[in-house]
Amino acid sequence: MHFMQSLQQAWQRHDSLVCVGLDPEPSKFPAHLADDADAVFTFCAAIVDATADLVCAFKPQIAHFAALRAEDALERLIAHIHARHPGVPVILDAKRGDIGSTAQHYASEAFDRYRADAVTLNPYLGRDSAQPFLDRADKGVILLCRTSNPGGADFQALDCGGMPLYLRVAETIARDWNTHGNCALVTGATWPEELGKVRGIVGDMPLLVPGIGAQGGDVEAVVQHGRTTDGTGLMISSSRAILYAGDGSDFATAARSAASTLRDTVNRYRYS
Ligand SMILES: O=c1ccn([C@@H]2O[C@H](COP(=O)(O)O)[C@@H](O)[C@H]2O)c(=O)[nH]1
Repeated sequence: MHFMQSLQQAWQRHDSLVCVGLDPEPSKFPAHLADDADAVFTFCAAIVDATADLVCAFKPQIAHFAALRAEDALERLIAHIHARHPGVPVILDAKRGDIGSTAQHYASEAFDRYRADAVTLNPYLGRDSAQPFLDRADKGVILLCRTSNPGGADFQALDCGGMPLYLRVAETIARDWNTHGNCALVTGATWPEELGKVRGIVGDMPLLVPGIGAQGGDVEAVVQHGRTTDGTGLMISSSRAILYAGDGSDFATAARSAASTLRDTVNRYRYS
């Protein structure tokens, strides 16, 4: 199924705009996993199984696996999500961006090796760097627009012909790159007013919104500035605040509780 269809169905089926980020950090794992040689998979799969009915997507961050030489665990984790929780889309957060010939391999890595439904990209190298991803019409291409980090404005806020660069990025992608309707944008929860300006430019295009929880983003402001007229349009992503909500043998239950609370909070503002 196409990423955009899966996302829309997951929004409705699970009544949720919450995306759980999968950023394994073994130093934060519960003690009982210390002797587990496959702890990265065990931990992430338990989180997935505990939260899958509460989310619109999962977002594994590739560096968290690669730094641990755990790419194999990432492959198995995505296969596990597809097998056990069909219809819940997987966004590979890889922030790729390179010349076209190399980008072909990055697209194949994300979609053929890992079997992700969508991938994050850095648009800095321009259209040809994104083309191998855009051509995969059934896959989501989620481009950095206004990132959540403190230094995001260093370049993204620079004037670009009368508007900040991040709005120029939003405008260009919505107008020129989205020919297959498979584009989305990353807009951080830490800048809700900018997020609202992006929404004003891109219509109903989905926005991936990291920065809730550990980075202190304001859920109410995100929902008010970012929801579409039908009350969807957002993938509000939280990693650490959900993954490490508990540090005991009941970590998955604690994660479920944190995800459920976030979903309810989002829905309170979404429907008010
Ligand atoms: O602008 C961006 C783009 C991506 N991220 C990623 O999202 C998560 C956030 O983790 P939290 O623990 O919820 O803060 C992480 O994987 C980042 O690489 C982002 O934070 N901001």
